[in-house]
Formats: sequence, structure tokens, C-alpha cells
Amino acid sequence: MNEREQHLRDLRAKLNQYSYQYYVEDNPSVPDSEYDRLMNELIAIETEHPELVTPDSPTQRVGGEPLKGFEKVTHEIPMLSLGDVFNEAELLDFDRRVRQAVGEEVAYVCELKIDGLAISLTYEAGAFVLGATRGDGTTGENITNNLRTVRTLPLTLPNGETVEVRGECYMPKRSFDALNKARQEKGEPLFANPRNAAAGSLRQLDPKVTAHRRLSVFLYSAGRFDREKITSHWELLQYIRKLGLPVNPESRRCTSMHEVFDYIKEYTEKRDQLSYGIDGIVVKVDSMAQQAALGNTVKSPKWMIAYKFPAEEVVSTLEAIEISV
Ligand SMILES: NC(=O)c1cc2c(=O)c3cc(F)ccc3oc2nc1N
Repeated sequence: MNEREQHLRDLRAKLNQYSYQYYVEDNPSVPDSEYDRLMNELIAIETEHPELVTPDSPTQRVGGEPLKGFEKVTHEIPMLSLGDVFNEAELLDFDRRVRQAVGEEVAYVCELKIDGLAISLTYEAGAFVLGATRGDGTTGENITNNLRTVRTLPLTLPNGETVEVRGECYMPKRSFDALNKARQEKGEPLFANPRNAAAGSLRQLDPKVTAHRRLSVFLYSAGRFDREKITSHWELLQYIRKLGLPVNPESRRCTSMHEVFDYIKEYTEKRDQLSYGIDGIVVKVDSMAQQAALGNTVKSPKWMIAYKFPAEEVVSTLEAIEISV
């Protein structure tokens, strides 16, 4: 390997390390400007020596010309949405309905409800080939080029699987604060919250704009997968993690509603320390057989429920002034 190739390898390694510090550790060791400087240097060298480009180089994320619009994508397996409950009594009703329907004890998996945008990712022979929004559940929008810019979304799977996975694309609080600070300095309208900012960033026609929004993803489900090998949701999460895809580390298997309530209490308290926004807790029946027995309504699975946190009483300054007058 010659000196130039070694320099490229060092640049890629540094950029990947900075991404890991930013997105996984929520503790960047360099400012965004230093990341962008190194990325521009890597783009310049690879442009001059295209034969040295590698498929997993961070520069391969920001490709494609701005689109005129988004192609439609049909979800073979519909992407359903979550039913909501707003208090513990309603959560107990859900548990009672589930246990009556399956006629046996039930274990649950609790997950943080990431406040982002539902997406579907398709990998063919280990290569990321298609990314889409949920849309109306049956028809979504092809946002592949924009999702390629999401640094925590692997462009290749180490073992070359063909799989469709589903998850949430979100904007970390750090990215949201930096984005609104930059917009304030330019006198541009601010985003109201990270969810709106993520949605706006994914619906950009120009991937270069999306790349600067520093989005991230957590995966939590799959489209088609081998139901012989994977008999529980907990195993599905481990399988998705083994593929090399980011899975939220806070999920927990609970064998009683008592443990579910403990989990909800724990993460209601921890919510503000998380590096991303959550708007509730998702409670899923763990057994795939019990999920199948419960089935779906036309809109949502009956084996899953979202416990929503009470809306935060954010009294804006203006409201405060009105109240004080
Ligand atoms: N926002 C979320 O963090 C989150 C969302 C969903 C879903 O929307 C969802 C929709 C389905 F049809 C099936 C499973 C799901 O699991 C989910 N799990 C999560 N953790």
C-alpha cells in the first residue's frame, strides 16, 4: 500500500471514529467544522484518484444529484402504526386483553419510543439498496440517497445478508441544537422539535442538505425474516444487532406488568439525559407465536402498544407574559 492509500485509510478511520464519538458516545472530540474539513480533504483526493475509492468510504454517502421529486415505493408487508395509551389503567387494559386472547402468561419487550420518522431499509447481498418512508403504510417515498448520508446507517452488512429492516430515523438533540443555532444566526425559521427537523431533513431533494443535518437511526423490526429461527421479538432485536445495524441499547425484556411499570418509571426519569428525543415507551408481546395469535387491526398490531408520556408543559415566554399580565 503506497503512502497516498495509507493517508486515505487514516482519513476514513478518523472520520468513522469521530462519527462513533458523536452518534454513539454523544461525546464528539472535534467540532463539526473539523469533521467537515477532513471530509472535504477525503472527497478532494478521491475525486483526483477515483481508482482509490472504496464502497464503504464516508464519501460514498453523499451521492446523487438533487431529485425533482420522490419515487413511490410499495411496502410488500404494510408498515403499520402504533396504538397509543396515556395512563397505567389503559396499559393494564391492554395487558388484560392480550392475556385473555392468548390464554397463557405473556412476556413483553419494552423499548423507548424514539421520536423520529418510521423508515424501511432494504439490503441486497449486504448492500444498502433501498430506503423508504412509511408513507400511508402501503406506499412510501424512496429516500435512499438521503438515508445514505446517515452515518450510523451501514452501507454494507459484513456477512452480505439480504434483508428488509424497519426502524426510526431521528435527529439527535445535539444535531437539533446545532441546526437551530445555525438557522437563528442566518435569520431562518427554527424547527419546533427534533421530529419535525428529522422529517424536514429526510424530505430534502438534495442529499447534500440532508448530510449536514446529522441524522441517526435505530432499527427495531424486520419485514421478511426466517420465522423458524427467530421465535421472539427479543431474538429479532439480537438478530438485527448481529447484522451490524444500530439497535437501541435500552430495550428490556419484562416478564410482568410490574417490570413494565418499573421500566416506564426509570425512563421517565432518564428521558432528559438521553441524547435523542423519546415521546413514550413501546410495549411489545415478546413471543412471535402470541403476536400471530393476536394479529393486527387494519391500522396497528394488537400485540403492541405505545404508552405516551404526558405532553411536556412547555409554557413559551409569550404565554408566560400573557399569564403574568
Ligand atoms: N418509535 C419507535 O421507537 C418505535 C416504533 C415502532 C413502530 O412504529 C412499529 C410498527 C409496527 F407495525 C410494528 C412494530 C413497530 O415497532 C416500533 N418500535 C419502536 N421502538
